[in-house]
Amino acid sequence: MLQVKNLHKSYTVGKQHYEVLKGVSLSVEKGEFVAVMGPSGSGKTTLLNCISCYIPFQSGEILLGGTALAALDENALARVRNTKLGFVFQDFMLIDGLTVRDNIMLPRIISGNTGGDMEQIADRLCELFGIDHIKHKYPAEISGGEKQRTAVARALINHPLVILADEPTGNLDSKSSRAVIQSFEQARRELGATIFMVTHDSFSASYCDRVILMKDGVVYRELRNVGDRSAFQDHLLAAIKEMSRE
Ligand SMILES: Nc1ncnc2c1ncn2[C@@H]1O[C@H](COP(=O)(O)OP(=O)(O)OP(=O)(O)O)[C@@H](O)[C@H]1O
Repeated sequence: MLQVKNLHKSYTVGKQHYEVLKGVSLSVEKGEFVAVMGPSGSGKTTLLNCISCYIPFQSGEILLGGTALAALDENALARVRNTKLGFVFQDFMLIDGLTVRDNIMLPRIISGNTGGDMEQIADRLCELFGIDHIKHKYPAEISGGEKQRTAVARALINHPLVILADEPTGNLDSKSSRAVIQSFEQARRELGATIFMVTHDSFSASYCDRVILMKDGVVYRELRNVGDRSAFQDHLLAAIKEMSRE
């Protein structure tokens, strides 16, 4: 569903070039829930921004559902962003003046796809994520966990190929974090969603099928979850500790 091949990205500040991604290769299968972890500055957000079509990259390839992003012009990239990707951000990014239900429908409205089933799908997502009772409220009237579950529903309304989540539990307490991660699990299980998440939180990452560890702009190691969440979290913490010693 998502393939990144030998991706290089550098930033230019004044006359200096800083190489941030130094040949990143990874792939995410349909229906997989994958996390990226790594120290601050290792290039996680830069990688996510390249996949999100927000920033250009120098070389390498990103294939989304078989389409090479580098070959697309600005208009085509904007279409990919609106129709093929779903986004969940650390600070929710909900529109204050819209209700929960209207926030969820917004990507459909933006992409001009306001066909007959839009409202039913929004209502179904509200039920699925336990936010049906607050769907007529405004963001200021709901909790952080409810805001993020609204954002997960919004990310799914267009049936995206991949949901990209940047620190989705970064502003939440552990109970709300758990509810949000369970929303992702549910989206994967019941809707076949594919999720690619950047996180610093080993608890959230321990719910994933696979965790990719990044260090200094390259993939350092990948770890696969074989079933026991708590054992996987311990395994992750040990691998992160080992990575920081090297
Ligand atoms: N627009 C930019 N211009 C110049 N340098 C940048 C820019 N954005 C990021 N960087 C640099 O690129 C490096 C990687 O940044 P990035 O945000 O991708 O790391 P990260 O792994 O997501 O870090 P964190 O965990 O702290 O969010 C950092 O050294 C950062 O200072």
